[in-house]
Amino acid sequence: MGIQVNAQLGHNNEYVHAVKRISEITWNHMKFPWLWLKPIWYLTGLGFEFDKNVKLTNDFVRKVIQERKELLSEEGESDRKRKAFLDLLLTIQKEKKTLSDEDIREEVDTFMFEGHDTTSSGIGFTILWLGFNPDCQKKLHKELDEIFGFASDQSPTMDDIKKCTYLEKCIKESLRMFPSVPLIARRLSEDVTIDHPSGQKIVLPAGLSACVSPIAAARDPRAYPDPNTFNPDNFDIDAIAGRDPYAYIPFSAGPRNCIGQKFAILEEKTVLSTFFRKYEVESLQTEENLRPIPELILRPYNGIRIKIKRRESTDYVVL
Ligand code: HEM
Repeated sequence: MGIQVNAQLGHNNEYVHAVKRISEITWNHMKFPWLWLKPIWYLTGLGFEFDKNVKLTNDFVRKVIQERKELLSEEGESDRKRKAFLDLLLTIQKEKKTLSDEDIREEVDTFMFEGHDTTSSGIGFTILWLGFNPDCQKKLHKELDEIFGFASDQSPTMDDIKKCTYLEKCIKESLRMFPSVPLIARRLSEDVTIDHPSGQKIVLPAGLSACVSPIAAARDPRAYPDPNTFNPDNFDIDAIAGRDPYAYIPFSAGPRNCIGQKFAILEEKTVLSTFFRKYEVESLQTEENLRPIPELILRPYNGIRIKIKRRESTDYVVL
């Protein structure tokens, strides 16, 4: 968005806390049907807390938009080729007069909500899976050493990121094992007929709310020979070509799929290539006692328990 929230330095805590509570309360609302009754929703206090936090986040984003607008008009028309997303929206508003301030706020909210927890869940789980799989981690270190040199500090360029092909496979495999968005919901606009394994046809009537589970699709043994084992080779070109594309839908599919998927992979590759250049991780828990919690965004029940070690120069892969 072109602004610094500095959430990890403890700034704007109120906004960060409000976003967290909105997600938690929304999840409870989805889970417990009695909360759909307005009197119960408000009597439990959740309704009031939800409204308060929505107002807080809306006011925060409105303020950011206002400040950005003022800055842009002070600076004059920026001739920067690559504008931040918010600046793009403000430019469209100014030139085409099609977007109101509230339209812009809604777009900013969507991107902020969809774009932060999803990637951090993806990054966290990739680190965890590589902790469980030292052989894959070794392969990754080798790739990074070849591209960047041992424990290099240099920022990755787009070219470097493109070369991190094994890292990309690890990220995609981690999203297959634990997709950040555990549930995709749609209301059917027309009757849908599906085949049941018994040979019967099942009609799902229009108006029904249907949930699709990316994790169930991704653990289908018809698509993956050993579906419960972490194996980045599942993303070799040949393996992808021979597979039903709907067996891998962490970014959903169809016209309302994730608009940020390329950006998300780029972001994860940037963070993880920087991290794994210098560090190695060892998992302090076993795969068996890892319990991911399907909230709005999938997260580990008990955090990600790993030991982080600075890599020794003896680990360096000499070219
Ligand atoms: C690993 C990271 C990510 C995952 C797994 C992910 C997954 C998804 C999924 C499953 C949907 C569809 C939700 C639905 O249909 O109900 C979605 C939608 C969306 N995502 Fe992502 N996302 C990620 C990162 C991002 C990022 C970084 C951005 C923005 C920079 C973003 C922006 C969006 C937007 C705007 C939508 C709504 C698209 C629409 O409704 O047309 N996502 N994402």
